Amino acid sequence: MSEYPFLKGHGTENDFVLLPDHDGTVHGDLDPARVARLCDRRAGIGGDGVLRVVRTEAYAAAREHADPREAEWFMDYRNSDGSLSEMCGNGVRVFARHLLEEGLVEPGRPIPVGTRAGVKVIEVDGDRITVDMGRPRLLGDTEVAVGPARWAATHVDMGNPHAVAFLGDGESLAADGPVGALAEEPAYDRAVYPHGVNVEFVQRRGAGHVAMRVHERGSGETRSCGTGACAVAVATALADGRRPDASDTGEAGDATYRIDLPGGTLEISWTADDRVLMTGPAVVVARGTTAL
Ligand SMILES: N[C@@H](CCC[C@H](N)C(=O)O)C(=O)O
Repeated sequence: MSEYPFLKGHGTENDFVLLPDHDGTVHGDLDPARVARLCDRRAGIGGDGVLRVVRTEAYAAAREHADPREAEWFMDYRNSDGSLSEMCGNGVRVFARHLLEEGLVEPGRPIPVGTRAGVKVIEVDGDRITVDMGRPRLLGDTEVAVGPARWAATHVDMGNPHAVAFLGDGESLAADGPVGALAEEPAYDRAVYPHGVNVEFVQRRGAGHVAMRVHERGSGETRSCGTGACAVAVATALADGRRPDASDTGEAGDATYRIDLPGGTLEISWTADDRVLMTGPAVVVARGTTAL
């Protein structure tokens, strides 16, 4: 293949290669091996995933998930191993930042973006970008393990699957604790997660404040995961008995958490009307061309 344009961006250091392909004529159905080459941190550009920027109208697979009249743009997301995921919370903020910087959407207006988990609406306020991630699905209890260490976990679906495990008192989140270096995928129940799972390890920091590390399906340990942070906020609210009450309206009924990740901080609110709002930064840091 000849040279084609790319950009590089990140949201709380969850980093992505963006591939503009507005009319779907450059990349077609992205080859998983090419995604892996682009994401390779030594021989490629490097990234936790790829965001292909394509018009919803121009991509048949996009039209299965989003109506082109509702969302002009579709985020065609791939993990760094080339696998597909339904949704990427940090990615969709980077995607919106790119659309805005390129003049592909109108400044000051909400930005609807099609994803395999439906249309997400994004609002940009300077450095802070808020995404309405929609309703979480609470799917019960499960278990995860790293070597001999096992934890109960909460199954939360944010469009993509998550298992949220709370560390016990005195258990450290650091690499020298029971979670370890996360160089390998944690063990999980394959009957519960037949398509794999993103696993979050959580430590309490104070009221409304937790820290987490994540092992992402298809990408390994990353420095941040937006959908993971949303799943963590929901699981923490449930554990705290703070499930938002639909009879409350407005912010008073919301459960809001500060989530610290290795790559930065996200603010997550589970609202009284059962939506999850994620707020955090997103930047585009480089652009170029590649023949990879
Ligand atoms: N980093 C992302 C999640 C990317 C997809 C995930 N690895 C999966 O396979 O579901 C985020 O910010 O949400």
